[in-house]
Amino acid sequence: MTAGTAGPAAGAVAGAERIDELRLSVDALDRQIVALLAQRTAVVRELTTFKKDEETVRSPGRVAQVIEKVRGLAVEEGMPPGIAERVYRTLITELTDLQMELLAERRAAARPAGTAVAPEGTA
Ligand SMILES: O=C(O)C(=O)C[C@]1(C(=O)O)C=C[C@H](O)C=C1
Repeated sequence: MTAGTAGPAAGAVAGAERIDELRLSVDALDRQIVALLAQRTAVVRELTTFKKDEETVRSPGRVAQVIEKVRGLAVEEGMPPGIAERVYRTLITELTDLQMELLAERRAAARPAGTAVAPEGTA
């Protein structure tokens, strides 16, 4: 085959080029997604400053609402809703852990000096 003639090898090159192009699109989208996740995390951090107990941090009713909402949005946007649900469940679990840490830090800072809480099982 003469150089430049389209054949199976040319198809493989075109395929590899397209993969590179599409990976650039994925990279650009990841930049936007992480920027949005950082914004969302900042909002949740602020929200946490108004929470006073573990029950409000966990808010199972709100979690159910968010999951239903993102499943619906996924369907509207043409992606499998189960993927959106699992991504959000992971995100919310991580943000709940973060909120529990922030709550514990705030409580520790509010306690008078020398009144540290005894570790579980030692009281
Ligand atoms: O809505 C809240 O209260 C949040 O803390 C935000 C958020 C979420 O990431 O959507 C996180 C943890 C749960 O408490 C519920 C929802």
